[in-house]
Amino acid sequence: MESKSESSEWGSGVWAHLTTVRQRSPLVQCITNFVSMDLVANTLLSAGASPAMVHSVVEIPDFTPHIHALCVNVGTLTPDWLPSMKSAAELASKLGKPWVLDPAAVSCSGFRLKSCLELVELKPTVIKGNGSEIIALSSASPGQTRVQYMGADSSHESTDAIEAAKSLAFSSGAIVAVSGAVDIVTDGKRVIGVHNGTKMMQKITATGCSLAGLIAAFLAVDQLQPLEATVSAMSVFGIAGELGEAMSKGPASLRMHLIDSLYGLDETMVLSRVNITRLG
Ligand SMILES: Nc1ncnc2c1ncn2[C@@H]1O[C@H](COP(=O)(O)OP(=O)(O)OP(=O)(O)O)[C@@H](O)[C@H]1O
Ligand SMILES: Cc1ncsc1CCO
Ligand SMILES: [Mg+2]
Repeated sequence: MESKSESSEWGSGVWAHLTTVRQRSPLVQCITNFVSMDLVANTLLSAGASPAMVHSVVEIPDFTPHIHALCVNVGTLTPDWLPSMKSAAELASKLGKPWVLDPAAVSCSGFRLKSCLELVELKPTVIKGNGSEIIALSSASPGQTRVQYMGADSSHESTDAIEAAKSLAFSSGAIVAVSGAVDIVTDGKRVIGVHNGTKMMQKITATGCSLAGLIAAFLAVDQLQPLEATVSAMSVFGIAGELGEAMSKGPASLRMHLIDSLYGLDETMVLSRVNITRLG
């Protein structure tokens, strides 16, 4: 259950992160899937960040040194795209810029799983997946029992992925974020639950991808506290979904109202709705 004092302790940090994103408008490079490009870019814009969908391998040496954060999402991966992702991730890590890996539909092929494991080697700041993605990626490490599932939607509850998330955080050094009914964030030791969001958000494709982009923007403004920045991004996105749903007739209008709500969030809305607890 939510503890009011716990949530109010987090609330001011969540609001401070959003305010800083709006003030600094971090430049976020997104190498994301074809399905999600529009929603990721619009989510970042309505949060106050500046998205750039720059994915050609020839542009990365010129462009990536200027970004504030990177988001890599393998949702429509092909062999042509992998070198761009690796090159941008490698450069971001080398230059100390935060980056997020979204292992979308990671276990739909051996190629995708191997690619994600190679990307994890390039030291993402945050790995954000749904429950099934985190369980599959975590279980692919040597010595573990491989768990497979098909498709981009989760067949697991996010809370079923807590141990997998902790283990992946421990082995990779990344913060691991699991989206779902309760968003989970862990550094391998602490486990935080973000209880914002609505079920209908699952019925809009690429909400998880957009969340990964938003996490990158929040990391850009608080590099020293990646766990806290990730928790804040997840709470803000969930609150925008809650406010959006109240004005919606279904998923299509929720998509529109979610973006409007994110754009219009004020301090009172954030502080009254933040619902964050420590789970472990
Ligand atoms: N059952 C639920 N109850 C409340 N909020 C939810 C629920 N499911 C999803 N959400 C919200 O939607 C956000 C996106 O989560 P989801 O797990 O659907 O992403 P995803 O599977 O990666 O999506 P996609 O692959 O389509 O981008 C979560 O962070 C949360 O705010
Ligand atoms: C539907 C879909 N297929 C590959 S990526 C994607 C977007 C949600 O992950
Ligand atoms: Mg996803």
